Amino acid sequence: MIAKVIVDVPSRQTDRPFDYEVPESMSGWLEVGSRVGVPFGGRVLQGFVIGIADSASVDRTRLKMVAELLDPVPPLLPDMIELSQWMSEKYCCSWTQALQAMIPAALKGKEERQIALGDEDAADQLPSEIAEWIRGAGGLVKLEALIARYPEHLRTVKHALRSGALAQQSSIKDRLSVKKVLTVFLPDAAPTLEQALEQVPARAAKQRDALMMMYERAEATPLQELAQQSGASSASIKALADKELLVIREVERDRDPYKDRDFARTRPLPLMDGQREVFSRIIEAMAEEQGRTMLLHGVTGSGKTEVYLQSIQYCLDQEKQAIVLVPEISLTPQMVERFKGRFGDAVAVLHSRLSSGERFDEWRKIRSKKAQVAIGARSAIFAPFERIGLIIIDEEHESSYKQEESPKYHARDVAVRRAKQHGAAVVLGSATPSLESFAAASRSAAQAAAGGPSALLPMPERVGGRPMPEVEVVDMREELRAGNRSMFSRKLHSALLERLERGEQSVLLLNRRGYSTFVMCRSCGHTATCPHCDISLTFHQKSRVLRCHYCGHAEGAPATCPSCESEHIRYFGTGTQRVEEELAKLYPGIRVIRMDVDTTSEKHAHERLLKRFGDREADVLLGTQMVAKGLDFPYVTLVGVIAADTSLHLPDFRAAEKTFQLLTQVAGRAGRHELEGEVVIQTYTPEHYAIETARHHDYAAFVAEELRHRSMMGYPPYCRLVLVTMSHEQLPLLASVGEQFAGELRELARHEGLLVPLTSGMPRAVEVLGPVASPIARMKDRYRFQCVIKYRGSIDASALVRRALRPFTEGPQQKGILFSVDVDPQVIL
Ligand SMILES: Nc1ncnc2c1ncn2[C@@H]1O[C@H](COP(=O)(O)OP(=O)(O)OP(=O)(O)O)[C@@H](O)[C@H]1O
Ligand SMILES: [Zn+2]
Ligand SMILES: [Zn+2]
Repeated sequence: MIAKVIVDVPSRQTDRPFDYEVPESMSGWLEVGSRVGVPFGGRVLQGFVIGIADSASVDRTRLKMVAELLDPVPPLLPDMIELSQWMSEKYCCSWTQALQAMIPAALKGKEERQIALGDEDAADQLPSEIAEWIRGAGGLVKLEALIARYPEHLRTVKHALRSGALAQQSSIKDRLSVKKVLTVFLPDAAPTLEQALEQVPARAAKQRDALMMMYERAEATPLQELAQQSGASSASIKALADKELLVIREVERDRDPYKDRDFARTRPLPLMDGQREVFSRIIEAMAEEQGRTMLLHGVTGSGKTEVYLQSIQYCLDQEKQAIVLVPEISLTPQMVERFKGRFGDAVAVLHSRLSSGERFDEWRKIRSKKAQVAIGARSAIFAPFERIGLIIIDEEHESSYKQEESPKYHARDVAVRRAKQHGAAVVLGSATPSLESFAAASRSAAQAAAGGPSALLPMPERVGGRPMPEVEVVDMREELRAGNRSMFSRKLHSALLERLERGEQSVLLLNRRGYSTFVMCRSCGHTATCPHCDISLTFHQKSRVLRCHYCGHAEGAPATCPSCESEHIRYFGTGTQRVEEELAKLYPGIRVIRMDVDTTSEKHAHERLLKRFGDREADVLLGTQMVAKGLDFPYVTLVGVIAADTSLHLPDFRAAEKTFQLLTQVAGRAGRHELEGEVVIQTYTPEHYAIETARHHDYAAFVAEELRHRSMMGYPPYCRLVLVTMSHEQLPLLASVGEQFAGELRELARHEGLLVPLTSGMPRAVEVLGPVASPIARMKDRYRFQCVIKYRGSIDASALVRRALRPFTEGPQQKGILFSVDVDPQVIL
């Protein structure tokens, strides 16, 4: 039996399957999707079996053997292997990278080298103390340990390794293993308590207590827990085990991050008309098993979650599994509670805030079929289910579904692909769908008019016919003219006061996108920039350190300007802190919960803060983007946006779209229950269409206007983009290779008759822009250039880019230039 293995080496030349012979002993266990250790270039590396064959493609006698089979159950399923190949093609990444993205970090095994005694003949070259020490350590020791212990024998050891007197053995070691806990049991044929107590001296009171406690419980108890509760030390419990009155064994234990939480069980609510309509369409799509994708466009508070829950129930009733993706940021306890409350232990939660051990255990629940619903951020799309019936992507417009490092995949596109493999239905849910999804769904709506199924599922009303909140836009320039220099307009000020008087709650959003935390000298205008990257350093208030977000460079915050020595140097802190101070000044005694990167860095901090707010321990929840999404608190009747425009003027073609989405989402937090809500948006550009349309909750009007701009400028959804960034320390070399690469691309496109302007009206067209310096022109001491490929129509742009790249990444023209390809980029930096 031959295994085709993708070996974990991130180089393009080795990015293909290699053949290995499978030893007899493994043949019954090894499957497509198995993780193995294989010899490769003198080492043992981790790899994945992507195929099994009877005959090898090369001379069989030269094949090496699979060295280790790493898991009894393969971590990946055959359909995922296929998916990973598709990903590597579509996103121009290596196959290894795609495979690595699919498994939990705990399974990213590392090579571990150990030293053993080698040839007997050569053994006499070795000082006998070393040989003895190795035997005493069970035959295997780490090289570092050996050298540390016998530094004087360094040369001998080196020599012995060459001559074979010492042998290296490599194996793959997982970064993390299953958690094992020492657990106490009663022995199988336990005597009665009285008989047992007779064997324990009366003065060993603690031992007696522990024993009595075990008899009372009559169930396995972790050693630590028993020690704590009985007051006996672990040593005295072990003494009981020595007398065979108790048994201590290691037991596998799941780290369940939610074990201390009770989730009140909820029942399905009777659906409202709008919900029922949408629900039945989702069920139809599931029953069809065609892998259909639908866009659920439901305004904030329209009850999308209840539709998800009931659709999942249907999916489970069909004995299929469901994946729910939510943005990391809204993976709040509230969200988790809604799913755990309905489906209990059938839910596995994959959350980046969990420790990698906890994540691993949640993942194992999925793989071992203990869980049927996986809820998590982006990477949960790779939940190893065997029969997926439904994939839900909540807040589908969120940019966090795109991974910004390689593989630069978009979870939405992976979901669509995975659903096709399983015949599952995909539901993309949002109050503010991305323009791409909306355009795609509208096209299908046009087909529906011709009799086909529509992919657009609208829920235009809030549950129970509740009104959308009243939105008021305040022009901050007017405020300034009227002599108000505070960051709160008069309107927001009085609205806040009212809430305080009535004992209701408010949410305040500081739009942090584009709100910089930089350092500037007010005398000479000097700003602190990174010495390795063309970017301002960010000021961290807590540690008073300036840090570069791209390369990690850090320096202490200077007290005087390094350029002109003036003392008028100003630190623009996180912004939320300033708002918090201002609130305390204006409203003495106000209770504020601040939620931003600083206050949520600790584990579960996010969760604790929201719980306190939900328990009405604060009047105001103040924060960045984090407060805009998914929250559902009945006493929130005011939402204030401190500065709506900060995100509007970024060099990003999605700036207007993101601003509109943010305003609409945050406005949606107000008045979701009995109490009516009010929203105040402060801005310097009230006339901008993103603000004007958000004010009227008018998604359609926003889309119409935004589509006009995109079409004029030639941006998605009118075309698609691929961004290729290249970098090198030497500018002239980079510039010339950049030109060659762009030339190669154009040549390839021209050859296929595709190199025509997008404005030409041809159904298939490719334009290559650049190379030009990237917006961040230098990073980690490397200069950066970029090419943007715009294309329209059914064109395999990734294949085009891969072909154009080949001579630069494999051939003699390589020259150390690093290329990075971003397919469907979210930002062009
Ligand atoms: N059929 C129903 N009957 C009664 N109440 C409902 C029903 N469906 C949903 N609700 C309630 O309406 C409120 C809003 O629903 P939900 O949070 O699901 O909205 P949503 O569309 O997900 O909103 P958002 O996009 O703002 O997160 C919730 O408190 C929910 O419990
Ligand atoms: Zn200065
Ligand atoms: Zn830097």
